[in-house]
Amino acid sequence: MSLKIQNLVKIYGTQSAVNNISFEANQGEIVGFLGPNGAGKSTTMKIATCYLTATSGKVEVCGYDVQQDAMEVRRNIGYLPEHNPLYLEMYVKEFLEFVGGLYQIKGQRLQNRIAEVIDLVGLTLEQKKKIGQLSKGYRQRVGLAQALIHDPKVLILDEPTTGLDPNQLAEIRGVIRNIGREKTVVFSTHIMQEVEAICDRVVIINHGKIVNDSSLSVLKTSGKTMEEVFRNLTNH
Ligand SMILES: Nc1ncnc2c1ncn2[C@@H]1O[C@H](COP(=O)(O)OP(=O)(O)OP(=O)(O)O)[C@@H](O)[C@H]1O
Repeated sequence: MSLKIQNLVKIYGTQSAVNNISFEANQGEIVGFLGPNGAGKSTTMKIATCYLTATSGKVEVCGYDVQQDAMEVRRNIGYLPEHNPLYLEMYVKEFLEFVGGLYQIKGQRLQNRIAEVIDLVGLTLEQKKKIGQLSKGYRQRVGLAQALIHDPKVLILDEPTTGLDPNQLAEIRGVIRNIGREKTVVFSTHIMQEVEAICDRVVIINHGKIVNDSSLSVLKTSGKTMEEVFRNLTNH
């Protein structure tokens, strides 16, 4: 099991954000993690990537516990946060060298890996620019590249396609689909077409609780559109 979440609870002060959720994701699987605004998606993703600690419950990444083996978890997981924080003054390659260095990747190995991820995410034409000069779609690609630089087994993407034009959207979806062939990908989105286009499984969370965990093919047999399924499960 690449990602295993068991009875996860997160309470911020008096605000309950995640209320006893459990789900798993396996290698070669693309899991859409859906829910209305404020449902608890980003909170769950931040706990799985060691950016936040849980109030209770357990999260394992490739068998490593996020609380006890945070270093191993970080080696095995790549994360594109919702607002994709980047150093705008840095050049694309300079930034990827910096991130690779944080993972102790050095020398020729680092240069080779940077070339690979630039190719993988479709940054070849823009690779010589400063990040601040890039359009939103290309900044998202830099975010994806930094999440992939250490070749993690599990990839967590928080709304990776928000605000992209239809061309960029299609391309980034293609990149995610390719990555999902060999890695475990969990990504959040509010775009229901995207779920139908790339997910194998759909986990829906509402008010911090899981209200659906099933394969896309099973959901489709209901004869309802993804949008109808989503609204029926979360509109209360
Ligand atoms: N740092 C924080 N302090 C207090 N409450 C928080 C904090 N971060 C999130 N919350 C609250 O926790 C709940 C879950 O938020 P979260 O960001 O996980 O939702 P989300 O499903 O990712 O939403 P969106 O789709 O809008 O990104 C919300 O009610 C939010 O206001």
